[in-house]
Amino acid sequence: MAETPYKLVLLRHGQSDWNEKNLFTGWVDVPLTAKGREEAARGGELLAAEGLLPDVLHTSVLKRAITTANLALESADRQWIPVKRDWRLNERHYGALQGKDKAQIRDEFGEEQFMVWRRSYDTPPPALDDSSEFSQAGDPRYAGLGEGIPRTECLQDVVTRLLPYWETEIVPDLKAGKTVLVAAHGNSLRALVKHLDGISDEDIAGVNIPTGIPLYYELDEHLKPVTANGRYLDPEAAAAGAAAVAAQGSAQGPAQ
Ligand SMILES: O=C(O)[C@@H](CO)OP(=O)(O)O
Repeated sequence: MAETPYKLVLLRHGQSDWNEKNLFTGWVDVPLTAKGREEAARGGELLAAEGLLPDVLHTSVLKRAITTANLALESADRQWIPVKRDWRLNERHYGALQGKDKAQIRDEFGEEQFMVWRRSYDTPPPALDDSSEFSQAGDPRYAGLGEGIPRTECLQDVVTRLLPYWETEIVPDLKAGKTVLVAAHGNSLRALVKHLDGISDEDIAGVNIPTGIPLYYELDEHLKPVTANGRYLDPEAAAAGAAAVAAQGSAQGPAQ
């Protein structure tokens, strides 16, 4: 077993097409915007400047996380490291909200319902019908899930599917002394941060993860953060980015 602290870097993908358009995205496999690609490359520069060079990469199976990781590793000159991809790192499945405009949903259903669907711990949006153009039923990358493929998820569902992956795939890499990069999504990373920092079901509603800025955790032998909430490698940009995510769908909210 390697010496502690274990080194874990979490990276939310850079701005995607649908972040820019302010649409609920979930499992829809949208690409990065030009800004998102720049954010990703800069994320890698921040890692290199800090001397935090990943030894292994874990990503979701969605291209916005995969491309972000590729661009970040290119700027950190670490393109050669081994990679594991798994659907359990995917964004939360947003059910029938996938493809819908956030501001329109807020106007149609009201602020309270909008926030319940967006940030409550245990209330999923209505399920997405398999016939929808935004459904993933029938997508070959999820063939192994069979009928178990999600049609909607709340954050609790994400915690439930993510933690076994954390325990069996990520923790062994950390314990082997590897610097681990996890490139994933706003809500799958909120699920992981909730677990690491022991954040309550209520308080996690107020946690938002900005795009493209590495969040660095040092973990002790019990896999508890040495510093609560970790450390963003660019704290100012992270605070602004998190505020922009929080404001999405509000009257003043900039798309980000
Ligand atoms: O649409 C989504 O999939 C997520 C992340 O972009 O949105 P939200 O921050 O509203 O959970």
